[in-house]
Amino acid sequence: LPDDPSSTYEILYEKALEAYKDGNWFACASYLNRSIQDYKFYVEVVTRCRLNCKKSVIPAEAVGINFELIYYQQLLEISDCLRRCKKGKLGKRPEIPAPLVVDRKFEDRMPYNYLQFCYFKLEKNKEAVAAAYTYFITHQDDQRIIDNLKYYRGLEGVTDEDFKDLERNAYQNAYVRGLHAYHDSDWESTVKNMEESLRLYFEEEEKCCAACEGPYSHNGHPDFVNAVADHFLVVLICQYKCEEKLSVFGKEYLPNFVGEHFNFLQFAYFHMKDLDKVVQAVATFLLFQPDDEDMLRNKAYYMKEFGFHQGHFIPFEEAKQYFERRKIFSEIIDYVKTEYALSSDKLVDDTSNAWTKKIPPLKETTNPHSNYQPFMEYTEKIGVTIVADSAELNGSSRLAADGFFHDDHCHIISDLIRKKKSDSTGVRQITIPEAIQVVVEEHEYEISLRLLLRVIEVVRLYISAFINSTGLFVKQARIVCRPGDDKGEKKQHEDCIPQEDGGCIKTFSHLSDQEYIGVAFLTNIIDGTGQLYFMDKDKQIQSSLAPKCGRLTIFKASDHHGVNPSSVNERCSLYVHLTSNVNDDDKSQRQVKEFLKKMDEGRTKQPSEVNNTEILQQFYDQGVKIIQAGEKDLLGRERLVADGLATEEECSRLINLTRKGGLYGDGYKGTTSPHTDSETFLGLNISRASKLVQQKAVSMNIVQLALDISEMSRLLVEKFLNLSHPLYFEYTHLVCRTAKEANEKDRSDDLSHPVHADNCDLQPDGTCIVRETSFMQRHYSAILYLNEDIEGGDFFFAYPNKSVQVSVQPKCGRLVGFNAGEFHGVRAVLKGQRCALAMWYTKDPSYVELSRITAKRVLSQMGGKSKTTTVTDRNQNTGKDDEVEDASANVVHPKNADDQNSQSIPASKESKDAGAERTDNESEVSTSKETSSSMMEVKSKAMEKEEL
Ligand SMILES: O=C(O)CCC(=O)C(=O)O
Ligand SMILES: [Fe+2]
Repeated sequence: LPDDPSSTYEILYEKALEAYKDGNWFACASYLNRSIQDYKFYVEVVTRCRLNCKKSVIPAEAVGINFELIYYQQLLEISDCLRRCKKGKLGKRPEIPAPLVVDRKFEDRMPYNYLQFCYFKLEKNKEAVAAAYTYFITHQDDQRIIDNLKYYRGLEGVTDEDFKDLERNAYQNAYVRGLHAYHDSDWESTVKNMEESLRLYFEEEEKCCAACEGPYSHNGHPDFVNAVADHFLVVLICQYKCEEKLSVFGKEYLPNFVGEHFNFLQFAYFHMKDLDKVVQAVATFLLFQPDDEDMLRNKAYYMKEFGFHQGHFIPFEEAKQYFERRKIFSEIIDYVKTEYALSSDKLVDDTSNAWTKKIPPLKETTNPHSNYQPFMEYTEKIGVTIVADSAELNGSSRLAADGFFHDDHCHIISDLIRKKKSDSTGVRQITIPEAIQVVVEEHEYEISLRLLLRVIEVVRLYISAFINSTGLFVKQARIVCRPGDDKGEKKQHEDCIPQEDGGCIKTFSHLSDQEYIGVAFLTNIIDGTGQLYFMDKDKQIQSSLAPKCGRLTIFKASDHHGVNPSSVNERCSLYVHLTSNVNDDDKSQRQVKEFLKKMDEGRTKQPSEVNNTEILQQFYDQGVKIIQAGEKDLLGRERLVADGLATEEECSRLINLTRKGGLYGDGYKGTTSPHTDSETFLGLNISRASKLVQQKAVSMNIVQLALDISEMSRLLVEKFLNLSHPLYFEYTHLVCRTAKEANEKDRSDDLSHPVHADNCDLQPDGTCIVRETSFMQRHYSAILYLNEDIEGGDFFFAYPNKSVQVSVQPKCGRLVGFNAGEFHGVRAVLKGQRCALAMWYTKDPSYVELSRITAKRVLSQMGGKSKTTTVTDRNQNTGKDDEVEDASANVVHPKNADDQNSQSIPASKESKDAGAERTDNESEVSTSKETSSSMMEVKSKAMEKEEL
């Protein structure tokens, strides 16, 4: 099997050598042959992938030209040049770059904090003031430095001029001078300084981009192309952020900084009667803000009054190039956000609920390896892959592995900490008892707590197995979120090394090496920041790992480690401290288990307490009809058929959704015809549906409809069957089975879905056994049909010997519900496409369908409704808005890094206003009010001029 992880060539080879040692010649030969075969297969597949991927991207007519070789030849030359240049200029300096933490301290102006004090001690007051002021610019809420500045102001000989920002860039000075000149109506100086500012800015931006082309630490052993692409991406994201970084004056962010120059310039050129440049400046401004109404009006005015026409409005070349380069950046980043990052999980089907597989318990054993193997097999099954071992991480008992859980899990677990405020250092954290409290207050977080408990348990068992222990204990576990760089973590880093447990330490105290730490990342950080790193005794960085949701890193509690700040988004991880000492067990796991058990018990009703008449009446009032039910009609107690759960319009919208977003395959193994060769199978699950909404490939209303209708169906099954325990969704799947055209086969015995039960494996003797692979957590099933214009395709309940008991014909709005243990099947679909919404429900909340929670989150984030549907709410979701908005609305914009409360740049009114009142609208095309008003001023002044 190509993807069978237990028979790869290296494992087969190992087995062959074992057989060889044991003198088992037959096995030896057989393993060696299989191993050789698999090796050939593997090499063939990988090389083909490499070739085909290139060919699929590079157009055939360009292949012969070999741009690639030319590019890499140039790259080799640049590389050679770079090495020699550095060597020549830096001489004997060690090649190893300084740890990121140090670089960040410089970027954050930390040295000036010390410098001011040293100057003060040296009684060099003027220098002390400048250093203090420079530090203050990036630490404006640091009370200590504010006090110092006040104190300095009172010192003899200190004047206003001494309060200068030593790190302010030349272009910033020019810009500020330009603003002053503009205010004084000194047009010549405005032009001179604004042009100067632009020229220096472009230089500075080029340098900033070059600074981004630094080293990158890869995880694992990527392919050449993947390695180049990943490194490129990190550089690109860094370069894209240059504009944002350079648009910050002190702590203040100036939106559309580059474009704004041309606003002032067009006005100054106008006054200097340089009309050719006026139109160029207008064209350039509109490049950055094409919808700016005031500038468009200015343009119309210039056209009307001075006879310019469209062709005259040519932007300045350098600004145009800059703009176009950034446009490409943004397109690539957009692609990465919507496609590239998703492409890896497009390949894996995230529907198989692999994660809910039973965790093998650890056995008390004297053979330390006996737990390791089954546990590693389990983790392999749920998709865990090791990315770096102890040797690669330069330590002992270290490991990093990916795939313990997925994005859904990360979001849902992180929900527990969502409302937690940060402490004085900007860090947010939550312990297990606090997490329980969150659920006590808001029951909706129960699933999050269940997941958290499960993740901690998997981490505990995995680490125990990894270090060959029969079971470590949890000494402490917590979720820790560190703020992104722009959210003020900076001040914490003065002299200490941030730790994964939320603290920040100056020295490493000696910790027992019988204790272990597991860090399970809950955030993806793709720009190369926020790593967890290991250090040797001399604080040299040995290795580092990028945060990635589902990645677990294991190390000894005594290992020196640190956390790099993330550059933008908050960085969350689950920190689990394990010990071999039972007395150190924090008992929180038991506490959570008991708490959850009580919650569950609280929901189960006595049969006498169940009274569903009112809800059922509401269903009937809404036109839902029970057609057949129970032993009498359907030959089984827990069986029902109801009509009227969806209107024709709703059915066709759901069919559209499936056709538009479905993937060929059953959603489990990806085979296009899983049950019969004569049909294809198209499936769409909620997880994919919500991703499609995010990508604006389908509208959110239609996904909301799928959620609402399935929720109604669930409620009806639970209420009609008088269940004493609530049902939860386990899996929701839109499916269409299509008869292949021009099918020659005789299908009289064929079935679209063979007779089966949904939670056990039906045996030839009519018994049904529960295996690890059967979905035993599925307690009830329901299928809502969406159309009847097909031939064949009847659903039927069956006897254990597989013969038909009762048939049900599909029809839009018809629901079949039953206990998942009932035997059933589907007759062959002979003509047409048979679509349905299949649902499985569970009584066990640990198996809740996580992607439903994610989907609801996605929809509410995008402005959808947040409330759950009730029976009487139906028919509110109409198809009017199914059309998706223009996909181009999805462009990525840079994040603005300003601070609402920041102080203004001294003596620059425009900048202050523009910065302080900026709204959160990140769209490039919107103009802030302030800009508009200054533009109004420009326009009215232009008119005045004309009147004169
Ligand atoms: O589509 C149907 O009618 C039944 C499908 C089914 O039984 C299943 O997918 O397990
Ligand atoms: Fe089934």
